[in-house]
This record gives sequence, structure tokens and C-alpha cells, in this order.
Amino acid sequence: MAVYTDINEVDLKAFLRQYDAGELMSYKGIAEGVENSNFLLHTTAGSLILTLYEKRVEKADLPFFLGLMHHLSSRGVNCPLPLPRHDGALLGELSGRPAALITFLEGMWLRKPEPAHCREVGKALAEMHLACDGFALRRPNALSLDGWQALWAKSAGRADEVLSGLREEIGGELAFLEGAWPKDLPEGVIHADLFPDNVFFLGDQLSGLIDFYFACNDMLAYDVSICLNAWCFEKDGSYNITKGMALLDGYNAVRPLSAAEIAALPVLARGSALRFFLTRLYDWLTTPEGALVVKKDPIEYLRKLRFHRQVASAAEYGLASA
Ligand SMILES: Nc1ncnc2c1ncn2[C@@H]1O[C@H](COP(=O)(O)OP(=O)(O)O)[C@@H](O)[C@H]1O
Ligand SMILES: N[C@@H](CCOP(=O)(O)O)C(=O)O
Repeated sequence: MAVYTDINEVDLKAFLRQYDAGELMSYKGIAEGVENSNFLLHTTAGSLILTLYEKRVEKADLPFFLGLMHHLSSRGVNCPLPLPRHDGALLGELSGRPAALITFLEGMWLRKPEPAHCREVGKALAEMHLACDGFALRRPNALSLDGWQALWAKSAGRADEVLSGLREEIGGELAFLEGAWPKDLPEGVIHADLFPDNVFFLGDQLSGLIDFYFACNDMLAYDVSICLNAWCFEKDGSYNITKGMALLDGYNAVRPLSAAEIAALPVLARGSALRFFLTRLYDWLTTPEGALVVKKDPIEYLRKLRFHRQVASAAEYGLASA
């Protein structure tokens, strides 16, 4: 359960008085997510999500994330909206953390996505990429090559405790990516964490996207590679080409990938697998025992990384034209 910071009712009621959000009826911590503390509130005005921003979220980046949700919503993307306080601010403070109240999005995330859902996700990702056009703020990706090096430096010394030989393998992978990372692909604002738990469905219909707290400016095709990693592998570690084909078809139907983006997919997928491996490894080694969060397995992403290493071309992901 991702609740790192506790709140008490007295402080919460005082916090709510700064908004036009009704009277508090009940609240509870949400047993999902790993980055921030989230609470579901019921007030006389309806349901709301309260988010307290934790370790990986820089306060200076919050205007980018909250502004992006407003921008996307105004362009027809169904995503939560931060509520303004009486003084107009979107951000407040609770229990010593930056905090925001955001609208509750109906739907639930899929534990077992099928190819048809992957197609919807591909479409929604491309629509989001197009809708981000014109968003005025910029945020460089703190978790790209430089960030990976810094993160790895914090874990490398203990990596072999998790799996023997890891230190050498990841060191080699980073060196490869330093040389092979694409430079001239189309860029824009990317979600950067569009995993199944951040996409809501009502029945088979995609109902909205949440969790924009890794969003940043980077290569659009990198976001596609993140989705291939997050949506198209089975529990046994195998890549499901039917899901990959559906996701890529869905994306291409809205924003066709260029030949250069297609050619770069295997390297981008290696990079995105490494990125999630590294954050998971760091959390694995540093999250204190007994913390109210379910730690995610870094080895799942090592396996994905190894898969991408032997991919010769994007055709192996299900791209008919590659
Ligand atoms: N706007 C929202 N509407 C409905 N549920 C939400 C909303 N935001 C978050 N949640 C719930 O909280 C969980 C964790 O949210 P998330 O933003 O993914 O947290 P984290 O940033 O910690 O990963 C989600 O899986 C969902 O159940
Ligand atoms: N998706 C990341 C972890 C970030 O958590 P989220 O709950 O914000 O999606 C991973 O799986 O490593």
C-alpha cells in the first residue's frame, strides 16, 4: 500500500476548507501505486483523490504535471483535473508534503489486458502525444541516460546481492546505450509511465489515463517502447506478439511511426526496460522492511531487457512494415 505519509482528520478537514470541495465524510489510504501517497476522499460534494507528493517528485516540477493535466483535459483527453483552492493555487500542503486534490476518474485498471485493450492503449498514447502539442512548459526527462547512470551508481555496489553478475551485465548495457541511444527522433511530451495500472477501462472501453508524475519531454517513440514493455509481456516472461501488433497498430492508426522511429524501437525498448529495472532495483535495495508499499520486482525488467537484446528489428515486436 503506497501510503508513506500519514494524515490526520483534523489537518485534512482544515486542508479541505481551502477548497470548494464539500464536507469530509470519509477517507482511506489507497492500496496501490508506489510513488506517492494517495487517499480516496468522500465528501458531501462527491469522490476525490488526495495526493501527497513523495520522494521522486520534485516540488518545482509540480506546475508542469498539474498544468499538463489541464492542457490534456482541454484537448479532450480524459484524465484527472487538479482542483483550485479558493486562492487559485493548485497545490497546497498537508502533513509537511506538497499536496493536491484531484478529480476522481471512473473505471478500473486491467489485471489481464487482451490484445484489444492493447490496441486501445496504443491509440490513447498517440492521441495523448498529439494533444500535448502546444503545451508551453518543458521538463527534461530526469530518468534518461544521465539519470540512469546516477541511479545505477547508487545501486551498483549492492547489485550482485540481488543477482550474481548483475554489476557487470548492467555496466555493459549502460555503455552500449551511451553509444547507441538515438538523437534525432521526433520529440514531445511523453507520459513515461503508461503501465496497466495507469489506464482505466469501463468494460472494454478505455475511460482515462492517470498518473502523469513522470511526464516529460523526450522522444515519442520512447513512450511507445515503454508501453511495449509494460503491456505486451506475459507473466511467464514471454513477449506476446499479438499484443505488440495490436498496440503498434493502434498507435500507427493515429500517429504513424516514421521509418527512423521504427528502426530505433529495439534500442529504445532496451533503454526503457533498463530504466524500470533501475528504479525497481534502487527501491528493492532501499525501501525499509515493513514500509506500506508492495515492492516491484527488478528481475522482471532484467528479463525484458535480455529479450530486447536479441531482437534484430521491430518486425519482432509485431510491426508488419518493419
Ligand atoms: N484520479 C483518480 N481517480 C481514481 N482513482 C485514482 C486516481 N488517481 C489515483 N487513483 C488510484 O490510486 C492508485 C495509485 O495512483 P497512482 O497515481 O498510480 O499512484 P503513484 O503515483 O503512487 O504510482 C491508482 O491505481 C488508482 O487506484
Ligand atoms: N510503473 C513503475 C512504477 C511506478 O508506479 P506507478 O504505480 O506510478 O505506475 C514500475 O512498474 O516499475
